[in-house]
Amino acid sequence: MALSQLIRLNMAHIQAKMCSTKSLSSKPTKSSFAKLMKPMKEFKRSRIPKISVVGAGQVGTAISCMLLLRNLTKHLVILDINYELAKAEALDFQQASAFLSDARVVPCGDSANSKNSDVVIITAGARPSGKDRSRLTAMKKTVEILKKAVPKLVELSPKATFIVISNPADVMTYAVQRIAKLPKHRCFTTGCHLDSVRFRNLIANRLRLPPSQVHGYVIGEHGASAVPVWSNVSVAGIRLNDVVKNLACGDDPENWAEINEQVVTGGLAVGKTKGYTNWAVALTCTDIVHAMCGGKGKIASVGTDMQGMHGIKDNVVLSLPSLVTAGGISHVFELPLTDVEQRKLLASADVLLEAQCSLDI
Ligand SMILES: NC(=O)c1ccc[n+]([C@@H]2O[C@H](COP(=O)([O-])OP(=O)(O)OC[C@H]3O[C@@H](n4cnc5c(N)ncnc54)[C@H](O)[C@@H]3O)[C@@H](O)[C@H]2O)c1
Repeated sequence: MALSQLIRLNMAHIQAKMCSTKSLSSKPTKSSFAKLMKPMKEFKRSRIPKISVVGAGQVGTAISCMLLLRNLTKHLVILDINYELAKAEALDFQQASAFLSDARVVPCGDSANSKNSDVVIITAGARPSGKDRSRLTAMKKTVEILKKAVPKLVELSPKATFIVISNPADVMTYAVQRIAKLPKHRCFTTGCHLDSVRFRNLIANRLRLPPSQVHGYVIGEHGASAVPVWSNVSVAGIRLNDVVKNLACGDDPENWAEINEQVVTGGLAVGKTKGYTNWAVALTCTDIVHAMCGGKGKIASVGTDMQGMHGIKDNVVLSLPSLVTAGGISHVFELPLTDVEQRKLLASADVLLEAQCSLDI
Protein backbone atom coordinates (compact mmCIF):
# COMPACT_ATOMS: atom_id res chain seq x y z
CA MET A 1 0.00 0.00 0.00
CA ALA A 2 1.37 3.43 -0.90
CA LEU A 3 2.39 5.62 2.00
CA SER A 4 -0.04 8.42 1.02
CA GLN A 5 -2.89 5.89 1.03
CA LEU A 6 -1.90 4.72 4.50
CA ILE A 7 -1.85 8.28 5.82
CA ARG A 8 -5.30 9.00 4.32
CA LEU A 9 -6.69 5.84 5.90
CA ASN A 10 -5.27 6.75 9.31
CA MET A 11 -6.63 10.28 9.07
CA ALA A 12 -10.08 8.93 8.27
CA HIS A 13 -9.81 6.64 11.29
CA ILE A 14 -8.77 9.53 13.57
CA GLN A 15 -11.54 11.79 12.27
CA ALA A 16 -14.14 9.09 12.83
CA LYS A 17 -12.83 8.69 16.43
CA MET A 18 -12.88 12.44 17.07
CA CYS A 19 -16.45 12.76 15.82
CA SER A 20 -17.82 9.85 17.77
CA THR A 21 -19.48 10.85 21.05
CA LYS A 22 -17.86 7.80 22.69
CA SER A 23 -14.40 9.31 22.39
CA LEU A 24 -15.62 12.32 24.42
CA SER A 25 -16.85 10.15 27.26
CA SER A 26 -14.98 10.78 30.53
CA LYS A 27 -14.79 7.01 31.31
CA PRO A 28 -11.64 5.35 30.02
CA THR A 29 -12.43 2.33 27.82
CA LYS A 30 -11.05 -1.06 28.93
CA SER A 31 -8.70 -2.40 26.35
CA SER A 32 -6.86 -5.64 25.67
CA PHE A 33 -3.74 -3.49 26.03
CA ALA A 34 -4.33 -3.63 29.81
CA LYS A 35 -3.21 -7.28 29.76
CA LEU A 36 0.26 -6.07 28.85
CA MET A 37 0.50 -3.92 31.98
CA LYS A 38 1.50 -6.03 34.99
CA PRO A 39 0.99 -4.27 38.36
CA MET A 40 3.87 -4.36 40.89
CA LYS A 41 2.52 -5.93 44.09
CA GLU A 42 4.17 -3.62 46.66
CA PHE A 43 3.66 -0.44 44.69
CA LYS A 44 1.80 2.40 46.43
CA ARG A 45 1.21 5.59 44.51
CA SER A 46 2.77 8.53 46.36
CA ARG A 47 0.33 11.24 47.30
CA ILE A 48 0.19 14.13 44.87
CA PRO A 49 -1.70 17.20 45.97
CA LYS A 50 -5.34 17.10 44.99
CA ILE A 51 -6.80 20.57 44.59
CA SER A 52 -10.45 21.53 44.26
CA VAL A 53 -11.42 24.89 42.82
CA VAL A 54 -14.94 25.84 43.82
CA GLY A 55 -16.53 28.12 41.22
CA ALA A 56 -15.80 27.78 37.51
CA GLY A 57 -16.30 31.45 36.70
CA GLN A 58 -13.65 33.90 35.53
CA VAL A 59 -11.57 33.67 38.70
CA GLY A 60 -11.89 29.93 39.29
CA THR A 61 -11.01 29.08 35.70
CA ALA A 62 -8.01 31.42 35.68
CA ILE A 63 -6.76 29.83 38.93
CA SER A 64 -7.26 26.33 37.48
CA CYS A 65 -5.30 27.31 34.40
CA MET A 66 -2.37 28.68 36.42
CA LEU A 67 -2.28 25.69 38.79
CA LEU A 68 -2.10 23.34 35.83
CA LEU A 69 0.45 25.37 33.90
CA ARG A 70 2.69 25.59 36.97
CA ASN A 71 2.31 21.85 37.47
CA LEU A 72 1.14 22.28 41.08
CA THR A 73 -1.35 19.46 40.90
CA LYS A 74 -1.92 16.32 38.92
CA HIS A 75 -5.49 16.02 40.14
CA LEU A 76 -7.65 19.09 39.79
CA VAL A 77 -11.35 19.19 40.53
CA ILE A 78 -13.41 21.99 39.01
CA LEU A 79 -16.61 22.38 40.98
CA ASP A 80 -19.54 24.58 40.08
CA ILE A 81 -23.21 24.57 40.92
CA ASN A 82 -23.59 24.92 37.16
CA TYR A 83 -22.34 21.40 36.42
CA GLU A 84 -22.49 21.85 32.64
CA LEU A 85 -20.05 24.75 32.97
CA ALA A 86 -17.70 22.77 35.23
CA LYS A 87 -17.85 19.88 32.78
CA ALA A 88 -17.05 22.07 29.79
CA GLU A 89 -14.13 23.80 31.53
CA ALA A 90 -12.71 20.48 32.76
CA LEU A 91 -13.03 18.92 29.30
CA ASP A 92 -11.36 21.94 27.71
CA PHE A 93 -8.32 21.43 29.98
CA GLN A 94 -8.45 17.64 29.85
CA GLN A 95 -8.23 17.61 26.06
CA ALA A 96 -4.82 19.29 26.34
CA SER A 97 -3.65 17.21 29.30
CA ALA A 98 -0.55 16.22 27.33
CA PHE A 99 0.62 19.85 27.67
CA LEU A 100 -0.24 19.88 31.37
CA SER A 101 2.05 17.11 32.62
CA ASP A 102 -0.81 14.62 32.05
CA ALA A 103 -2.89 16.17 34.83
CA ARG A 104 -6.35 14.77 35.56
CA VAL A 105 -9.01 17.44 35.47
CA VAL A 106 -12.35 16.36 36.84
CA PRO A 107 -15.64 18.27 36.86
CA CYS A 108 -17.93 18.26 39.84
CA GLY A 109 -21.41 19.58 40.51
CA ASP A 110 -22.22 18.23 43.96
CA SER A 111 -18.86 18.23 45.85
CA ALA A 112 -18.49 14.40 45.69
CA ASN A 113 -15.42 14.41 43.44
CA SER A 114 -13.68 16.88 45.73
CA LYS A 115 -13.33 14.17 48.42
CA ASN A 116 -9.90 14.09 50.12
CA SER A 117 -8.64 17.28 48.56
CA ASP A 118 -5.47 18.72 50.06
CA VAL A 119 -6.35 22.26 49.09
CA VAL A 120 -9.79 23.73 48.46
CA ILE A 121 -9.92 27.14 46.79
CA ILE A 122 -13.24 28.94 47.11
CA THR A 123 -14.14 31.39 44.36
CA ALA A 124 -17.90 30.80 44.29
CA GLY A 125 -19.74 33.98 44.94
CA ALA A 126 -21.37 37.06 43.58
CA ARG A 127 -19.19 39.56 41.80
CA PRO A 128 -19.27 43.17 42.97
CA SER A 129 -21.45 45.04 40.51
CA GLY A 130 -22.99 48.49 40.04
CA LYS A 131 -21.18 51.80 39.83
CA ASP A 132 -19.09 51.50 43.00
CA ARG A 133 -18.38 47.77 42.48
CA SER A 134 -18.41 47.53 46.28
CA ARG A 135 -17.23 44.19 47.63
CA LEU A 136 -19.44 44.60 50.66
CA THR A 137 -22.56 44.84 48.47
CA ALA A 138 -21.97 41.37 47.07
CA MET A 139 -21.44 40.05 50.58
CA LYS A 140 -24.92 38.89 51.48
CA LYS A 141 -25.39 36.79 48.33
CA THR A 142 -21.98 35.20 48.72
CA VAL A 143 -22.43 34.29 52.36
CA GLU A 144 -25.64 32.44 51.46
CA ILE A 145 -23.68 30.48 48.81
CA LEU A 146 -20.99 29.62 51.36
CA LYS A 147 -23.51 28.52 53.97
CA LYS A 148 -24.79 25.94 51.51
CA ALA A 149 -21.51 24.82 49.95
CA VAL A 150 -18.88 24.84 52.72
CA PRO A 151 -20.17 22.21 55.22
CA LYS A 152 -20.16 19.47 52.57
CA LEU A 153 -16.72 20.48 51.28
CA VAL A 154 -15.25 20.29 54.78
CA GLU A 155 -16.99 17.00 55.52
CA LEU A 156 -15.44 15.48 52.40
CA SER A 157 -11.98 16.99 52.89
CA PRO A 158 -11.58 17.47 56.65
CA LYS A 159 -7.80 17.85 56.46
CA ALA A 160 -7.68 20.28 53.55
CA THR A 161 -6.36 23.83 53.69
CA PHE A 162 -9.07 26.26 52.55
CA ILE A 163 -8.13 29.37 50.60
CA VAL A 164 -10.95 31.88 50.28
CA ILE A 165 -10.96 34.18 47.26
CA SER A 166 -14.65 35.16 47.14
CA ASN A 167 -15.17 38.81 48.07
CA PRO A 168 -15.24 40.52 50.44
CA ALA A 169 -12.41 38.10 51.01
CA ASP A 170 -11.62 38.89 54.66
CA VAL A 171 -15.23 38.74 55.80
CA MET A 172 -15.92 35.63 53.73
CA THR A 173 -12.90 33.93 55.31
CA TYR A 174 -14.33 34.75 58.73
CA ALA A 175 -17.65 33.27 57.52
CA VAL A 176 -15.99 30.05 56.31
CA GLN A 177 -14.03 29.71 59.56
CA ARG A 178 -17.26 30.09 61.51
CA ILE A 179 -19.48 27.93 59.28
CA ALA A 180 -16.99 25.06 59.18
CA LYS A 181 -15.22 25.55 62.52
CA LEU A 182 -11.91 25.42 60.70
CA PRO A 183 -8.69 26.35 62.50
CA LYS A 184 -7.39 29.75 61.47
CA HIS A 185 -4.07 28.44 60.13
CA ARG A 186 -5.93 26.17 57.68
CA CYS A 187 -8.51 28.65 56.43
CA PHE A 188 -7.25 31.95 55.11
CA THR A 189 -7.54 34.37 52.22
CA THR A 190 -4.93 35.57 49.78
CA GLY A 191 -6.18 38.97 51.03
CA CYS A 192 -3.57 41.73 50.77
CA HIS A 193 -0.97 39.57 49.01
CA LEU A 194 -2.54 40.90 45.81
CA ASP A 195 -2.57 44.49 47.12
CA SER A 196 1.08 44.04 48.15
CA VAL A 197 2.17 43.00 44.65
CA ARG A 198 0.22 45.91 43.18
CA PHE A 199 1.95 48.21 45.71
CA ARG A 200 5.41 46.90 44.80
CA ASN A 201 4.63 47.16 41.11
CA LEU A 202 3.60 50.82 41.41
CA ILE A 203 6.74 51.66 43.42
CA ALA A 204 8.93 49.73 40.98
CA ASN A 205 7.44 51.60 38.03
CA ARG A 206 8.41 54.91 39.62
CA LEU A 207 11.91 53.70 40.45
CA ARG A 208 12.26 51.95 37.07
CA LEU A 209 13.22 48.73 38.79
CA PRO A 210 11.89 45.17 38.40
CA PRO A 211 8.78 44.78 40.63
CA SER A 212 10.18 41.59 42.15
CA GLN A 213 13.09 43.60 43.61
CA VAL A 214 10.91 45.94 45.67
CA HIS A 215 9.92 44.75 49.15
CA GLY A 216 6.93 45.94 51.09
CA TYR A 217 3.52 44.97 52.37
CA VAL A 218 -0.05 46.12 52.37
CA ILE A 219 -1.90 44.98 55.49
CA GLY A 220 -5.43 45.11 56.89
CA GLU A 221 -8.52 44.82 54.71
CA HIS A 222 -8.35 43.57 51.14
CA GLY A 223 -10.38 46.61 50.22
CA ALA A 224 -10.86 50.31 50.84
CA SER A 225 -9.25 50.49 54.31
CA ALA A 226 -6.08 48.60 53.30
CA VAL A 227 -2.87 49.99 54.83
CA PRO A 228 0.26 50.30 52.66
CA VAL A 229 3.18 50.04 55.09
CA TRP A 230 5.50 52.70 53.70
CA SER A 231 7.81 52.62 56.73
CA ASN A 232 8.85 49.11 55.74
CA VAL A 233 9.35 49.51 51.95
CA SER A 234 12.88 48.67 50.91
CA VAL A 235 15.00 48.13 47.83
CA ALA A 236 18.36 46.43 48.11
CA GLY A 237 18.10 46.72 51.88
CA ILE A 238 17.66 50.53 51.64
CA ARG A 239 14.50 51.79 53.30
CA LEU A 240 12.71 54.24 51.01
CA ASN A 241 11.69 56.10 54.16
CA ASP A 242 15.34 56.86 54.96
CA VAL A 243 15.92 58.40 51.55
CA VAL A 244 12.68 60.16 50.56
CA LYS A 245 11.67 63.01 52.85
CA ASN A 246 8.11 62.80 54.20
CA LEU A 247 7.48 59.64 52.19
CA ALA A 248 3.77 59.29 51.31
CA CYS A 249 2.77 61.95 53.85
CA GLY A 250 0.51 64.89 53.02
CA ASP A 251 3.51 67.18 52.50
CA ASP A 252 5.55 64.70 50.47
CA PRO A 253 6.91 66.76 47.53
CA GLU A 254 7.27 63.64 45.34
CA ASN A 255 3.64 62.68 45.96
CA TRP A 256 4.21 58.99 46.66
CA ALA A 257 0.91 59.05 48.52
CA GLU A 258 -0.97 58.83 45.21
CA ILE A 259 0.07 55.17 45.19
CA ASN A 260 -2.16 54.53 48.23
CA GLU A 261 -5.23 55.26 46.14
CA GLN A 262 -3.92 53.31 43.14
CA VAL A 263 -3.36 50.20 45.28
CA VAL A 264 -6.92 50.22 46.55
CA THR A 265 -8.48 51.01 43.16
CA GLY A 266 -6.26 48.56 41.25
CA GLY A 267 -9.12 46.08 40.83
CA LEU A 268 -11.57 48.80 39.82
CA ALA A 269 -9.25 50.01 37.07
CA VAL A 270 -9.39 46.55 35.49
CA GLY A 271 -12.97 45.66 36.39
CA LYS A 272 -14.59 48.73 34.91
CA THR A 273 -13.64 47.57 31.41
CA LYS A 274 -13.62 43.77 31.78
CA GLY A 275 -16.47 43.52 34.27
CA TYR A 276 -14.29 41.34 36.48
CA THR A 277 -10.67 40.81 37.44
CA ASN A 278 -9.06 37.40 37.24
CA TRP A 279 -5.43 37.17 36.12
CA ALA A 280 -3.77 39.05 38.97
CA VAL A 281 -5.75 37.22 41.64
CA ALA A 282 -5.13 33.89 39.90
CA LEU A 283 -1.38 34.52 39.87
CA THR A 284 -1.53 35.59 43.51
CA CYS A 285 -3.43 32.48 44.55
CA THR A 286 -1.09 30.25 42.55
CA ASP A 287 1.89 31.86 44.25
CA ILE A 288 0.40 30.87 47.62
CA VAL A 289 -0.40 27.32 46.49
CA HIS A 290 3.16 27.04 45.19
CA ALA A 291 4.45 28.04 48.64
CA MET A 292 2.32 25.27 50.15
CA CYS A 293 2.66 22.50 47.60
CA GLY A 294 6.20 23.25 46.47
CA GLY A 295 7.09 22.91 50.18
CA LYS A 296 9.36 25.97 50.21
CA GLY A 297 7.10 28.33 52.11
CA LYS A 298 6.71 32.05 51.60
CA ILE A 299 6.05 35.18 53.65
CA ALA A 300 3.03 36.95 52.21
CA SER A 301 0.37 39.32 53.51
CA VAL A 302 -2.52 36.90 53.77
CA GLY A 303 -5.61 37.10 55.91
CA THR A 304 -6.85 35.08 58.84
CA ASP A 305 -8.14 35.73 62.36
CA MET A 306 -5.48 38.09 63.71
CA GLN A 307 -6.77 38.50 67.28
CA GLY A 308 -3.86 39.38 69.57
CA MET A 309 -1.67 40.85 66.84
CA HIS A 310 -0.91 44.60 66.93
CA GLY A 311 -3.27 45.01 69.87
CA ILE A 312 -6.32 43.68 67.96
CA LYS A 313 -8.71 42.50 70.64
CA ASP A 314 -11.45 40.84 68.60
CA ASN A 315 -11.55 37.86 66.25
CA VAL A 316 -11.06 39.83 63.05
CA VAL A 317 -9.86 38.41 59.76
CA LEU A 318 -7.36 40.72 58.09
CA SER A 319 -3.99 40.45 56.38
CA LEU A 320 -0.57 40.58 57.97
CA PRO A 321 2.72 39.18 56.68
CA SER A 322 2.56 35.45 57.41
CA LEU A 323 4.67 32.41 56.67
CA VAL A 324 2.58 30.19 54.41
CA THR A 325 3.87 26.66 54.07
CA ALA A 326 2.61 23.10 53.64
CA GLY A 327 -0.39 22.86 55.96
CA GLY A 328 -1.21 26.58 55.91
CA ILE A 329 -0.02 29.54 57.97
CA SER A 330 2.74 28.63 60.42
CA HIS A 331 3.73 32.10 61.71
CA VAL A 332 2.42 35.67 61.59
CA PHE A 333 4.79 38.64 61.75
CA GLU A 334 4.16 41.75 63.81
CA LEU A 335 5.74 44.55 61.80
CA PRO A 336 7.21 47.58 63.53
CA LEU A 337 4.59 50.16 62.46
CA THR A 338 4.57 53.94 62.79
CA ASP A 339 1.84 55.42 64.99
CA VAL A 340 -0.10 56.47 61.90
CA GLU A 341 0.12 52.99 60.35
CA GLN A 342 -0.91 51.37 63.65
CA ARG A 343 -3.94 53.67 63.89
CA LYS A 344 -4.89 52.90 60.27
CA LEU A 345 -4.60 49.16 60.91
CA LEU A 346 -6.89 49.35 63.93
CA ALA A 347 -9.35 51.46 61.90
CA SER A 348 -9.27 48.78 59.17
CA ALA A 349 -9.94 46.12 61.82
CA ASP A 350 -12.96 48.13 62.99
CA VAL A 351 -14.37 48.30 59.44
CA LEU A 352 -14.01 44.53 59.11
CA LEU A 353 -15.40 43.81 62.54
CA GLU A 354 -18.52 45.79 61.70
CA ALA A 355 -18.94 43.83 58.44
CA GLN A 356 -18.38 40.53 60.28
CA CYS A 357 -20.99 41.46 62.89
CA SER A 358 -23.55 42.14 60.15
CA LEU A 359 -23.29 38.56 58.87
CA ASP A 360 -26.19 36.23 59.35
CA ILE A 361 -24.20 33.12 60.33
N1 LIG B 1 -9.89 38.05 46.61
C1 LIG B 1 -9.57 38.65 45.48
O1 LIG B 1 -8.49 39.23 45.36
C2 LIG B 1 -10.53 38.60 44.31
C3 LIG B 1 -10.18 39.12 43.06
C4 LIG B 1 -11.10 39.01 42.03
C5 LIG B 1 -12.36 38.46 42.24
N2 LIG B 1 -12.67 38.00 43.49
C6 LIG B 1 -13.98 37.43 43.80
O2 LIG B 1 -14.05 36.08 43.30
C7 LIG B 1 -15.42 35.74 43.19
C8 LIG B 1 -15.68 35.08 41.84
O3 LIG B 1 -15.53 36.02 40.80
P1 LIG B 1 -15.80 35.58 39.27
O4 LIG B 1 -15.46 36.75 38.43
O5 LIG B 1 -15.15 34.27 39.02
O6 LIG B 1 -17.38 35.38 39.29
P2 LIG B 1 -18.23 34.49 38.26
O7 LIG B 1 -19.62 34.99 38.40
O8 LIG B 1 -17.57 34.51 36.93
O9 LIG B 1 -18.11 33.02 38.85
C9 LIG B 1 -18.68 32.60 40.04
C10 LIG B 1 -19.02 31.14 39.86
O10 LIG B 1 -19.46 30.62 41.13
C11 LIG B 1 -20.43 29.63 40.83
N3 LIG B 1 -21.21 29.27 42.00
C12 LIG B 1 -22.21 29.94 42.58
N4 LIG B 1 -22.68 29.25 43.63
C13 LIG B 1 -21.96 28.14 43.75
C14 LIG B 1 -21.95 27.02 44.62
N5 LIG B 1 -22.82 26.94 45.64
N6 LIG B 1 -21.06 26.04 44.42
C15 LIG B 1 -20.18 26.11 43.40
N7 LIG B 1 -20.14 27.13 42.53
C16 LIG B 1 -21.01 28.13 42.70
C17 LIG B 1 -21.26 30.27 39.73
O11 LIG B 1 -22.02 29.30 39.01
C18 LIG B 1 -20.17 30.91 38.86
O12 LIG B 1 -19.74 30.04 37.83
C19 LIG B 1 -16.21 37.02 43.42
O13 LIG B 1 -16.66 37.06 44.76
C20 LIG B 1 -15.18 38.09 43.18
O14 LIG B 1 -15.48 39.31 43.82
C21 LIG B 1 -11.78 38.05 44.51
